[in-house]
Parts: sequence; structure tokens; C-alpha cells
Amino acid sequence: MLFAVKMDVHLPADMDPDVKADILAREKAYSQKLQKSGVWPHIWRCAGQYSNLSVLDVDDNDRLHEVLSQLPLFPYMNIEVTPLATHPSDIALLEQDS
Ligand SMILES: O=C(O)CC1=CCC(=O)O1
Repeated sequence: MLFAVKMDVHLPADMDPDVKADILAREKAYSQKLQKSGVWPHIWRCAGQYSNLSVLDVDDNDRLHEVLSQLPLFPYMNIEVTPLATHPSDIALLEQDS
């Protein structure tokens, strides 16, 4: 199942720089591991915002929650999830049917 996930990051302005660097390094490693495994096929920066728009491919809602809640930045994010369905005008569907 595909989900569009918007993640808005809100780090405290007074966060210790070493703590911040550690969280960001763990966040990068965690997301890149999931990208390589195919669970996180797209990640885009939302221009002008400390936010990303991602597509996650997981079996169900429980797995999605597991993946998101293990993000090192999870305590510092507002997350909005949109379940994705196929669009009838998607030409990729025509290619699949022929
Ligand atoms: O958008 C960000 O910078 C937060 C984030 C999520 C995964 C990642 O590597 O960074």
C-alpha cells in the first residue's frame, strides 16, 4: 500500500548542537536504509520549508505507524498521512493492461 507522508520538522531552537547532529545522522541512516529496501521509494524536500513529502510502500497501517514512530525525528515532527489509490487517468495503468 502506498502512502503520501508529509513530515514537518520542528526542532527546539535551544537544542544542544551535538544532540541535534546525532539525531539528524540517525534520521539519515534510518531513512536511507528504508529507501534501499524499497519501503521509502520517494523523498522530496518541500521547497522553502523544513519539511519533506515522501511516498512510503508498506503492507498496512500498523506497519506505517511502526516505520514512522521509529524515526529519530518523530518526537519533533508533525506528520500528515494520505493513503494513495490508483488514478483512472494514469497512463501506467494502460501499459499494464496491454
Ligand atoms: O525532511 C527532513 O529533513 C527530515 C528527514 C526525514 C528523513 C530524512 O532523512 O530527513
